[in-house]
Amino acid sequence: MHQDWPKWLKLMAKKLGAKQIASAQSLHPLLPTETDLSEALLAIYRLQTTYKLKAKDMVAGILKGKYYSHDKWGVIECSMLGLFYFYKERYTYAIDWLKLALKLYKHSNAKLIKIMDWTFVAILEILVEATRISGRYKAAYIYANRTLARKPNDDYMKRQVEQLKELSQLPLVPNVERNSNKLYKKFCNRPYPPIVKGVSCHYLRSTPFLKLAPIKMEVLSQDPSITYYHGLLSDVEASTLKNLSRPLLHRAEFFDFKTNLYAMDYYGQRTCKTARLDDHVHEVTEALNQRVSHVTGLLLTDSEKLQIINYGMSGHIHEHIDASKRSSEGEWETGDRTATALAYLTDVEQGGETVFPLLNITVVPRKGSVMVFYNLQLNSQADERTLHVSCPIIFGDKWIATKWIRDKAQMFIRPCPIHFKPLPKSDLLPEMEVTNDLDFIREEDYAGSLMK
Ligand SMILES: O=C(O)CCC(=O)C(=O)O
Ligand SMILES: [Fe+2]
Repeated sequence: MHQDWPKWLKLMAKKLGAKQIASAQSLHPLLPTETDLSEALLAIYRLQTTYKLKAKDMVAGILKGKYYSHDKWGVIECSMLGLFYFYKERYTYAIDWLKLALKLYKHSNAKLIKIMDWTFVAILEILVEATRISGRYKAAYIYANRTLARKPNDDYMKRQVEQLKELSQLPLVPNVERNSNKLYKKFCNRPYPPIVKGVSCHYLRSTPFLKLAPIKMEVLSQDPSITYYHGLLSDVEASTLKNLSRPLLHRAEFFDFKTNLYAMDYYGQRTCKTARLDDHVHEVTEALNQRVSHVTGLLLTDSEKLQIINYGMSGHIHEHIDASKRSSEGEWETGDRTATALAYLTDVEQGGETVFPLLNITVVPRKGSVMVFYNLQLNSQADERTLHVSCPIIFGDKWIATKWIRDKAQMFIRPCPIHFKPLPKSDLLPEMEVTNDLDFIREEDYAGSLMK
């Protein structure tokens, strides 16, 4: 030992785990960022509040009645969501998540939870606040007592228990919670509307090309015109469009009029990725243009570049119209967006429908089908009845390709009759700010040379 001691000392002074720590640190840049975390929480929030999902189902991997196997969520996920909902002032959801966290506590890895600072009593404390603020005084009194039993010297909790003892004698009247006025939350979760009167299905054979290759069409609405054309793209063509766009995809942006800059859409109005494809980048983009022109009879001169959108889980677009009001001020020289041709490049396992709330129409994405709707009245004014949303994806992903067809080129194809009666100015949605998608588009995305 006399001789060994210095060696023991040297060994004891050695920093254990230094190599492992350095290697773990090198992975740090690849780890999710704060933005990733808050966006993931918002995505869960959007799904849960839109589809009224129960916390206990989500933990078990059940989304809207369907079981999807996944790593089960535990105390940390439930507490995190509880706290998130608490800050969002959605107390009913917060209480559900926090109660679930307590329930899962005894089945979980106690050491890990302690390292993450989610002690049982910390969860109880938030539950006291959530139940009290939301007017559930009896429950708050019970949780406050349970907290005090674990922290007998906590003066704040002692005062809470005293106050809540009295308040809990009052009848239960939970406070009214803040609710979202987003239309998609109301319309994405309803059962599919019954087939509306006037809807018809037939083969379209209106041009020599279509006589040889008739297209199956479903008229979803006569006025405003919304038609679903089936089998317009093959599976291979749909995959080609996806592959062409992959290297160009970027987070949806919007034009911030306050700063006059394009900014990331952290406001969560469009949670998806987008890219633009040139008309002549591939024979498939050319073929799609040609087929859209055949079925609509419209001229695609000066139409916008094809926009590809990819939505992941919970990805959505909130309510908007595609037309711009700016065209009437003469700003868009190629005219406004007469029509939208929206090609679905994938089926979606659950969610992701295109819904027209004011028309009671729900369109289920069908790979290879193209939905065409007219955004403008014959006098080129926006038709606000075409307000639409893309519902949050519950499971799977969704890809679409959108062609916006501009108005000036349709001058002789879609003329305005002399005695045309425009729709009365809409007061359908007085409380809602109707946004339009032109705000989200970069100028260089326009094909029209007149724009420059
Ligand atoms: O994805 C959808 O169903 C709708 C997309 C849309 O409305 C748009 O890009 O303007
Ligand atoms: Fe749209």
